[in-house]
Amino acid sequence: MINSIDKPAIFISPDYVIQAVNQPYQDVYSTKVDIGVSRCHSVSHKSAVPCDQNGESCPIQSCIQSGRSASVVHIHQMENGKDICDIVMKPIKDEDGITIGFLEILEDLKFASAQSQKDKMVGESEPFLALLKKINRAGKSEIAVLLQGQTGTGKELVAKALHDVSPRKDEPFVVIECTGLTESLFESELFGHEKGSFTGATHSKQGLIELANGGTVFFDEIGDVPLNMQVKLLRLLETRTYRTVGGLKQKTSNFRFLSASHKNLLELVNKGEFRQDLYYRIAGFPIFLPSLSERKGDIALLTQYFLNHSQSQQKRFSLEALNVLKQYTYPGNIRELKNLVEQAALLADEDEITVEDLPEHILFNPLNEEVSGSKAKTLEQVEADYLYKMLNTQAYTLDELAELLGVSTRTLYRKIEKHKLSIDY
Ligand SMILES: Nc1ncnc2c1ncn2[C@@H]1O[C@H](COP(=O)(O)OP(=O)(O)OP(=O)(O)O)[C@@H](O)[C@H]1O
Repeated sequence: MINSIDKPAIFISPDYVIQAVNQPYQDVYSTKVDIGVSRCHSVSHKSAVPCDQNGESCPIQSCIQSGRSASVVHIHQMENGKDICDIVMKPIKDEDGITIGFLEILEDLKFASAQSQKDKMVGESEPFLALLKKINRAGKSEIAVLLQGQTGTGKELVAKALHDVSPRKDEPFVVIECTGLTESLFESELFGHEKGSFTGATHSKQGLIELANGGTVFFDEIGDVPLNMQVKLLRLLETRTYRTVGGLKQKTSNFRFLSASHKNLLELVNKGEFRQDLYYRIAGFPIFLPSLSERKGDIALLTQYFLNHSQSQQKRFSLEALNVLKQYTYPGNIRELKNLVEQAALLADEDEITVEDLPEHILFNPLNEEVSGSKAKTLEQVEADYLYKMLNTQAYTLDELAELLGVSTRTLYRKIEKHKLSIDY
């Protein structure tokens, strides 16, 4: 039976000993499996003890407790190094209903890595692994995924990963940036236009929806689509049909729909700024991306990754400098970390990047002050305090400050307005 499974699979007795293995499993692990002797944890984790004695959750234990299948995303030691696997464990019972063992089926998540591998989503923290499981499960279906998270948390990267794990992976992945689109631009960008349909339309133009036929469309910042255009978007999503601007014929496009917003769309629905029917159409599977502060365990690996793939590959952060990077709270999340790493690497004269090479503003971090103080603040208050201090240094123009924080100048303006801060320059 195990040989009919095309993914790596093993059958394990309750004492963790591998009793059967298929070829795909043997192909991905460097440790040879000795049937009736090797234990699952010694092959996949190179560990002498089961996962739950090593600070990780053990899906066998979850199966025993619930009597049902269990799943987990773990980092495994594969033939090519550390890979991330989505694991499903199924209890196997005899005719009397007694569990005689467990069938473990693995899927290597090729779009992600727990090592500094180019063009992959990297990380190893629990919130990151939980995110990968959602990507892997939702990606394979046709469900409309709504990605929500702060700026720079990797929403676009996740959208691409959702496309890459889907059956549409060899078809186009089309990104539609919704911020700043006027009604006429929205229609002609999305649906295309016929020659002569408006002043300046000297040629007919294919729309993005047509280009995405067979593939995936990703609407970035969907919360910025004005209300009157939301109706048209809803109609498109319900019928998958549209008309080009100035055209008479109805056209059809077969696309998978993904969207993202840094805004809380349900709040916009409650305020009447986003249509409720559209929200439920696009939020078939909502995914909330963790901020970098919620996945501090990934900062060292991400730092390494950004250095390795920069022009300063040979440089390394000193322990002290790395600690400063780990302490800082990142309003611009991963994008801000990437910028900081690249800037510090360029400033460092030696191969070791020290605290002196880091920008001053990250050395004085209001959250650090709060953590050592007695009274905790909300993240909103911390952001407001931090922006206030940064603006008061008057050391940067707004464009420079936005770049340092890893956000757009537009986002910085919005935050300044939100916190009612004044700009004196
Ligand atoms: N897990 C990760 N591993 C490596 N790089 C990452 C990861 N997550 C994000 N990045 C990088 O961080 C940067 C920001 O990511 P991305 O543009 O996807 O964020 P976003 O949430 O879409 O931002 P915004 O809301 O501002 O559009 C990109 O350079 C991206 O490649």
